[in-house]
Amino acid sequence: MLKTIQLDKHFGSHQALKAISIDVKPGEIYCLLGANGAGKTTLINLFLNFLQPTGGQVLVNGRDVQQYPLESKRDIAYIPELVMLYGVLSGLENLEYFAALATGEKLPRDKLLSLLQGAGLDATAADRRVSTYSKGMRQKVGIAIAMAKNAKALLLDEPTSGLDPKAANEFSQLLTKAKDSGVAVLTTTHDLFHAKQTGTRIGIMRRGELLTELNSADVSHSELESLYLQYMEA
Ligand SMILES: Nc1ncnc2c1ncn2[C@@H]1O[C@H](COP(=O)(O)OP(=O)(O)OP(=O)(O)O)[C@@H](O)[C@H]1O
Repeated sequence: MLKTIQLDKHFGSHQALKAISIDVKPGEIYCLLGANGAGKTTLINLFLNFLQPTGGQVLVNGRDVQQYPLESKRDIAYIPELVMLYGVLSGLENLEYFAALATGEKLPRDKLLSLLQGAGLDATAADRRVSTYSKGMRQKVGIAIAMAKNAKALLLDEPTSGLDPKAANEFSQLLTKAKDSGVAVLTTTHDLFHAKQTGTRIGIMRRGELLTELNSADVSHSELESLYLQYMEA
């Protein structure tokens, strides 16, 4: 569903990605780990068609994102570290607006409420202005927008950064729910615990290279931590 083939990205003389090949299937959560500057955000931005590859290919649902930008955009939802919403509107109004923008459909209030509830926001919170929301609540609206869009794939850049442990755990549960409904999830993170807990597969990157891929069920938290540190030190 989210696939790259021998993907290279140069910024001038700097090679940010070196021959990256990954394949995130429906019903998988793929967590990308790596130090600052490893190339994680660059990879996400290539899927979003915000950047063009220097070499290789980026495919969403089997289609090259450069050749099929609209189809690719329709298939994916993106949740950045801080979900951008209109502060003067309520969570429900934001969802109504962004869902209509994505689908061309105006959803009724009960459907909007049920999407927000599914993302963990109750009706009282849904009717409050977003300017009063915490970061975790904004992300829940982001998930509700993705669900309204019926996205086949979800891309996330450091979604749990700055969330308290309870909010991070709630967010992980939402990702698991999305995965269980067949969505392909690709997320970057610096949080090894989150990667092990939530990810089905983990990729470790360093300086533009994908050094290894692991099934998270095959490693313990402490094994993942020592493996990660070994790769960073090598
Ligand atoms: N638009 C750009 N122009 C020039 N260099 C860039 C650009 N975007 C990223 N880079 C460089 O490419 C490399 C990879 O950056 P990227 O943001 O993808 O890393 P990252 O793994 O997401 O890091 P972090 O964990 O800090 O978010 C870095 O060396 C960065 O400075």
